[in-house]
Amino acid sequence: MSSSEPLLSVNDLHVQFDTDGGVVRAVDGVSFDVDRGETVCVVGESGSGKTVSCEAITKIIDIPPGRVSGEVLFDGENLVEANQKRLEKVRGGRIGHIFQNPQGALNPVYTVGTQIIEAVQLHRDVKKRVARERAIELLDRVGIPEAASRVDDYPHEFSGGMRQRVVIAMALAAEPDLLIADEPTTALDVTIQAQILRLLRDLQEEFNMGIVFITHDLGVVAEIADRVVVMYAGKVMERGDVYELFEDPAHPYTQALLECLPGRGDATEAIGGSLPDPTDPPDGCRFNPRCQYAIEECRVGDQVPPIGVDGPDDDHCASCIYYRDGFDASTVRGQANTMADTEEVRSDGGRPGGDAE
Ligand SMILES: Nc1ncnc2c1ncn2[C@@H]1O[C@H](COP(=O)(O)OP(=O)(O)OP(=O)(O)O)[C@@H](O)[C@H]1O
Ligand code: NI
Repeated sequence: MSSSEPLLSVNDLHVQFDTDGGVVRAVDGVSFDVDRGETVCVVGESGSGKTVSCEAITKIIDIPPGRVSGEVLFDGENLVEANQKRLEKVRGGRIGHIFQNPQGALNPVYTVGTQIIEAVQLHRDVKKRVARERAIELLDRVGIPEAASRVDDYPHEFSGGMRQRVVIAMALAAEPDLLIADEPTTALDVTIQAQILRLLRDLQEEFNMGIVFITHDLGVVAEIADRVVVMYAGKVMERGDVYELFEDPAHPYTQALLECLPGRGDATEAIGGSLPDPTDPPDGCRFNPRCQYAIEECRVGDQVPPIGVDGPDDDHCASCIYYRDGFDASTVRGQANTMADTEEVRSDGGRPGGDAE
């Protein structure tokens, strides 16, 4: 594999669930890449398909009722086609996962040491004594004080923040090339959250890991992302470098999301309306019923595929018809300036994300 290939390349990924209420199209043609040493943040409102997209990478999805199609190239191997045995080897091996709730990741009846040792031995043929040394090293590395004695403690003997560090140590036990972190700091208080983010960044540098980081906190995105994928109703609305995306959000949905930034308000409230029914999404752009710029062309056919914002070769892409030839992108792009003005007003005491009537 040439090193210029991305570490992970997700192409036209689909995940559907057969339910009594119909077919839920949780992930509906999602594409994005992750390079080594890079952090890609996946953002979007609750229910937009962030978790399912990332679970589909190593297929930790119940099949049935789920169905996965498309392509997930990990170091050149299509994991969508991989068998169960192969996937089990990849999970917790070259691809580590950290979930929102650290409780679920740790077994309460075993010491954290036992669990990390097991994770180490699963992927490395080493004696228990060596694996135990490695477990202590890892606990120390993630910032657990007195790791040599804490290794024999049970999960409940750790605070929430310390437990999440243990989970990170476990995810790192096999020195993964890719770490998938699904809202790993949401349950933690702000100070601990900042420490964990710093820790992940340090570890990333040390191991040259690619990280997929799911969050709906744009403050976190600004802090850790190199690139951002904005999801809405199972589709990618916008993708790009974090700086460009914050400075010059191209899709009206991203613009609306960013308007919630200063107060970190609930996007669903601030934007008005709600996510479409996942069993019966609207035609055209999934966001059109809530979009102030929506025209007739936005309400028909399928979501337009990502279009380079500043020309066909631009990595900054938006799935918005206004970026098509023959449409006037300035109609939607003017919004960025208006937003800067709004934010100035807000910092003078306005109510960010307040109820719009
Ligand atoms: N096992 C399942 N069966 C049916 N529908 C499911 C299943 N798992 C997820 N879904 C649906 O898929 C859609 C996407 O869910 P997902 O958990 O990926 O959203 P999310 O963006 O991660 O949201 P949150 O921010 O709340 O974590 C939702 O409509 C959800 O109800
Ligand atoms: Ni989620």
